[in-house]
Amino acid sequence: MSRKKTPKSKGGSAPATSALPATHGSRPVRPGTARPGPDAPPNGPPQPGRSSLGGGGDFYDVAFKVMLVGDSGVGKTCLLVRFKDGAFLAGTFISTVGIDFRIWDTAGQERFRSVTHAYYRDAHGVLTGPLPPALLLLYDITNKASFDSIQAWLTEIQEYAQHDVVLMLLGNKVDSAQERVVKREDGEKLAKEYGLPFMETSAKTGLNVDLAFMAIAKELKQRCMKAPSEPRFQLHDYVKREGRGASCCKP
Ligand SMILES: Nc1nc2c(ncn2[C@@H]2O[C@H](COP(=O)(O)OP(=O)(O)OP(=O)(O)O)[C@@H](O)[C@H]2O)c(=O)[nH]1
Ligand SMILES: [Mg+2]
Repeated sequence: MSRKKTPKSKGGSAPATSALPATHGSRPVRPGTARPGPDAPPNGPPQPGRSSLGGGGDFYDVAFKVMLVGDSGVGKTCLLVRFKDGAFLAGTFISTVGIDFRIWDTAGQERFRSVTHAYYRDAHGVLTGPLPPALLLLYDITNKASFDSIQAWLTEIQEYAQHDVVLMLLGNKVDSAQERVVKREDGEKLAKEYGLPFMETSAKTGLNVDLAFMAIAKELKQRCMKAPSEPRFQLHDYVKREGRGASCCKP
């Protein structure tokens, strides 16, 4: 992962890498930034047992890779930018082309699918060693076709991703209530059918965006660091408990 900003390229799936600060709670550092937050330790010299991401001198106990997948235009890049920068990419839609290495952003358009396949396969090996990667699978609640594609995406994920991948279904653009064509219940039903945690999100308002990344961060962290005596983190329950509805005022 490079932290240098590169010009935004054009493109459908967006991998990102997150890291958990070593000792200060479980809040994930936003992908592509890896800066210490106010309560995170300053980056110092390498410490035993810690890994450096991208050779940039930031040290973490745990780093993991997150890929955002789904049809072109569902908002993968915007979700990532919202999480990383707290901003919304309004205006002209610039589709991701190939891979943007700044944030490991890849394209979801059909013609770039082979690139995405390669990323599934290598998703756990490049940066994070044996940790399973996480996938956020998005559809756009204002675009029925993107919802109908979810089953095909799941088939692809089954084929190419690790069997123990952490997977969550997100219905994005929930701020666009007037244009909604996919009911929340339909998203919930599909998620239940496949045993996936589910939330509706908005990259525009930020609704549930941090929560989605936080939830997978918690799940991944407990998978690799949980002491046998600790209770298991319940991803489904956490998402249900913490997720906010679209009608709520606060993101
Ligand atoms: N209203 C609204 N618009 C959004 C939201 N997220 C993304 N958009 C808009 O949807 C369009 C597509 O967003 P992108 O994030 O580029 O879509 P993508 O999934 O990365 O598309 P590809 O790179 O082609 O795979 C842009 O015009 C965004 O401004 C959202 O939460 N709400
Ligand atoms: Mg994109």
